[in-house]
Amino acid sequence: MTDAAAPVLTAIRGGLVVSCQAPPGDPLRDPEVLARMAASVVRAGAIGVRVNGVEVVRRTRALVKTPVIGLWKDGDEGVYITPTARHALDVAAAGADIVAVDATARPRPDGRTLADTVAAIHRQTEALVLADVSTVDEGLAAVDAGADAVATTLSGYTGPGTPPAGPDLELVAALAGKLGVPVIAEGRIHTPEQARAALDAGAWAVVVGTAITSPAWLTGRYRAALAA
Ligand SMILES: CC(=O)N[C@H](C=O)[C@@H](O)[C@H](O)[C@H](O)COP(=O)(O)O
Repeated sequence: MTDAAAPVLTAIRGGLVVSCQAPPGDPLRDPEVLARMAASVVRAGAIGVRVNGVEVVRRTRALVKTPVIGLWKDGDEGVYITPTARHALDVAAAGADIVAVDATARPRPDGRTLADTVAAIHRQTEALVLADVSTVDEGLAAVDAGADAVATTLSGYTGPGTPPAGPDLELVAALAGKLGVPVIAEGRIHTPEQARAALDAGAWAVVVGTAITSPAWLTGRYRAALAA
């Protein structure tokens, strides 16, 4: 990736973006709590944040000046990460600098193409589009469709099986070697060493979620160690 990048992408280059999300049922799933979590990680040096939901984006925008990657998870199977342009427009209107959208090859719920969806976002907002993909081919197609950056977010989540334990750094490296847009490493990065390895594999920036912002996940790890 050598082309001049948009300022918001330049701002996150080489840095840590923290995904501040909580699953349904988690007591932390509250817009103000998640926005404050975002402010906390920014205070600690996160170069950007990734947050889910229009109200969370709005409250996070009010608290942080760093780039906000926004998304809207609607449902929990198939294409659920910002599945349509309508979702994306609301996320952008709430203050996201970058809108993350599912860019897998799976059918979209509104029947529109990814290119159509990206074009609508670009036409109607100033937000950039981050394509969440699971394969190299999807990354290539996302760039063809007009995406401004590509993330490995959905690797391991599109098939029937359980995702592997660690991040897909092979996909990071393969995409970084082929695409002319920034490639963001995201998904199951659980240690600082894995984050470093992702940058070394060619990532433009690294997104870490669960390992930083899920006390439930961390508690489970400690409990498992004590029970062993
Ligand atoms: C697959 C999917 O829906 N990923 C979501 C995307 O926003 C989030 O649930 C993840 O937490 C995020 O990608 C960060 O990844 P990790 O939490 O593994 O560091």
